[in-house]
Amino acid sequence: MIGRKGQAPADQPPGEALRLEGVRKVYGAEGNQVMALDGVSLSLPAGSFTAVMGPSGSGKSTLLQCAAGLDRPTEGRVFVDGAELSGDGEAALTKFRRQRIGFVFQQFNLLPTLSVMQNVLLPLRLAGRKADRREARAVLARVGLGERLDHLPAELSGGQQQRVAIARALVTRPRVVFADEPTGALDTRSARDVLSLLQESVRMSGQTIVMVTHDPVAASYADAVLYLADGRIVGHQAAPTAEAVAERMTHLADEVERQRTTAGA
Ligand SMILES: Nc1ncnc2c1ncn2[C@@H]1O[C@H](COP(=O)(O)OP(=O)(O)OP(=O)(O)O)[C@@H](O)[C@H]1O
Repeated sequence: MIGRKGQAPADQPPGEALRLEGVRKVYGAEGNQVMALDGVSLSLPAGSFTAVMGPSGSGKSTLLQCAAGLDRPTEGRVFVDGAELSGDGEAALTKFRRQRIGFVFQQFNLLPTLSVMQNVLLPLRLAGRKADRREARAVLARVGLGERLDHLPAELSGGQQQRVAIARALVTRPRVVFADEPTGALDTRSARDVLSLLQESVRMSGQTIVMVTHDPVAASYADAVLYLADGRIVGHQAAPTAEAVAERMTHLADEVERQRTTAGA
C-alpha cells in the first residue's frame, strides 16, 4: 500500500515510475535458505520499456513478483510512482496493485467462463471503478480484437488471448505493467505481434513496462536490458539488439558457471 505517510523517497527523480532500494528476498526456513534477491536497487523512468534477463534461477521472477507487490521483499523498499508498497496487510497490498499495477503472465490467466469484454472489464470492477465498456472496447480495438468482444478465451488463438490479457492489463491505466515471459507460450509471429503491441503502448501512451524474458529477440524490443545473476544486477544495456543480448547472455552464463565451480572447488 502507500507508505505509512504516502511519501515518496526524498530524492525521487521526476518521472520515476519504479524504484527498488536494497531489495532482498530470502526463501525457506533457517538452515535451508535461498537468497533469491541480494540487495537489488534500481530506478526506472516513466515511459520506459525494460527487459530483465539472466540465467535460470537468477531471480528474475522473484524481482518481478516483489516489484509488483505479488510477493513481499524480506528487506528493502519498493516504490511505484513514488508511493511505497509497504507491509500493512494483504488487503492494502491488493488495493495498491489494483490501482497502480498491470500484470501479463506467460499463460495469459484469462477467466475461461468470461467473454473477452468481461475479462477486460474485470480489473475495473475489482478496483471499484466504473465498468466503462467504451473504454474497454477502445483498448480491445487497440490490440486488434474489437470484433471479438463476445468470444470466450478458448475460441481465440494463444496470441489473441495474450492480446486480451494485455488489454486487461492496460484498461486501468496502471503506472507500471509487469510482464513475465509474455511470449513464452507463443509462436514466433504471435510473439512479434505481442511485443510490437507492448512497444507501441510505451511509445504512444507513455506506459512503463518491465518484462522478464529468456529470449534475446524479445529483449531487443525493449529500450534497455537489466541483467541479473545470483540475485544481483550485474549489467545494463541500452538500445539492445538481439545479437548483442545473446552475446552478453552467453558470457553471463559462462561467468556464473565459472563462479559456481570456483565456489564449489
Ligand atoms: N517459493 C520459493 N521457495 C524457495 N525457493 C524459491 C522459491 N521461488 C524461487 N525460489 C528460488 O529462488 C531463486 C530465484 O528464482 P526465480 O524463479 O526468481 O529465478 P528466475 O531467474 O526467474 O528463474 P527461471 O529463469 O528459471 O524462471 C532460485 O534459486 C529458486 O529456486
